[in-house]
Amino acid sequence: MTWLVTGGAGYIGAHVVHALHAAGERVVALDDLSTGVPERLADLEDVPLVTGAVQATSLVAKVLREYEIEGVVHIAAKKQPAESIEKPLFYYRENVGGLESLLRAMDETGVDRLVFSSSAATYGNQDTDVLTEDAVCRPESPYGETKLVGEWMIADVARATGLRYISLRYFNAAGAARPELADTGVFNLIPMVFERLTAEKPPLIFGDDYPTPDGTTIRDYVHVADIASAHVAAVRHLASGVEARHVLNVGTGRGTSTRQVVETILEVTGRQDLTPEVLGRRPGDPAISIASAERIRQVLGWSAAHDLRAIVTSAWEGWLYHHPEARRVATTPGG
Ligand SMILES: O=c1ccn([C@@H]2O[C@H](COP(=O)(O)OP(=O)(O)O[C@H]3O[C@H](CO)[C@H](O)[C@H](O)[C@H]3O)[C@@H](O)[C@H]2O)c(=O)[nH]1
Repeated sequence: MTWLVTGGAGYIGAHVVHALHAAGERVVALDDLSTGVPERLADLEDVPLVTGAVQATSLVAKVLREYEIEGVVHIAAKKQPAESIEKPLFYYRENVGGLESLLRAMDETGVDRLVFSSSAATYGNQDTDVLTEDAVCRPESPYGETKLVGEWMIADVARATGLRYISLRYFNAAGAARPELADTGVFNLIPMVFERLTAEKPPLIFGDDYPTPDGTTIRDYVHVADIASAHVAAVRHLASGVEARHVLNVGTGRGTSTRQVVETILEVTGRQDLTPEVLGRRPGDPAISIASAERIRQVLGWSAAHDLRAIVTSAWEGWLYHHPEARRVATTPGG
């Protein structure tokens, strides 16, 4: 089977393309290169990279036909909650409009298998700490809303057409399988702390008065290499021909506090001389967000293999690759 990976030149997309390729799958990547970087796929000579947007329905249909694609892994999307509050229509156009276009192209060409990148942002603030897929979702941002609408759109299409799908709700993706594949955006805790260290400033912690053991927020950090292996498992499951209509969390089932992440970063970079600066809470941040990892274990037999230290070490190697000037601030370059 040949799989199309949309957003294949992005941070998560490129990890998925490499993992599928290493697992022996035939892969075609599609990316509009708005944030994707073609070099991430440069060493994969037998993986064509088509430059184009998922909104271009006829282009996508042509790619599906020409490469005899039998399944799609749809990762192309905008993913910054804060930006989505400023630009809701942009997020609806990119994430909801993009998916609608892709589903139309798939319907036209008879492609009936889909893995969809959803997010823990669909949950929003919940009363429980460990989130199961049956929770009633209350997204806090247009970004989370577009991911939830995407899940609904896919479920509706599946009811009408028999589409087989697995929607994967990623928790906090971080780390890199190889430095070249690292996230180049600075929108999440780990790269934001690296940016502070590079500027010779102490890390910031947004709030230490949450109802948690150390007062800081708790998240479920999952190594992007594990997220990629979850896609390999999802693709194999869909390829086996079984009926599949699943929404699955992709997380470790373990929570780590912001303070613990910051301390691990200071250890890995050898900067334990620095004291994090505590600011007020960032609006909209839930206190605790931890995946229940039960359902994905049962359905796909998948569980995460990497711990927080592996995440932070690999993320730091990626940061140094993209920001060589940061070497001067670390006492243990490379961790
Ligand atoms: O310099 C910083 C940066 C972040 N934080 C805190 O660290 C925690 C994690 O923040 P991130 O921005 O890394 O991640 P979020 O949990 O806020 O959101 C991420 O995970 C969500 C799913 O859980 C969504 O997928 C979302 O798109 C993605 O950015 C938050 O409490 C945040 O306030 C700090 O204390 N200091």
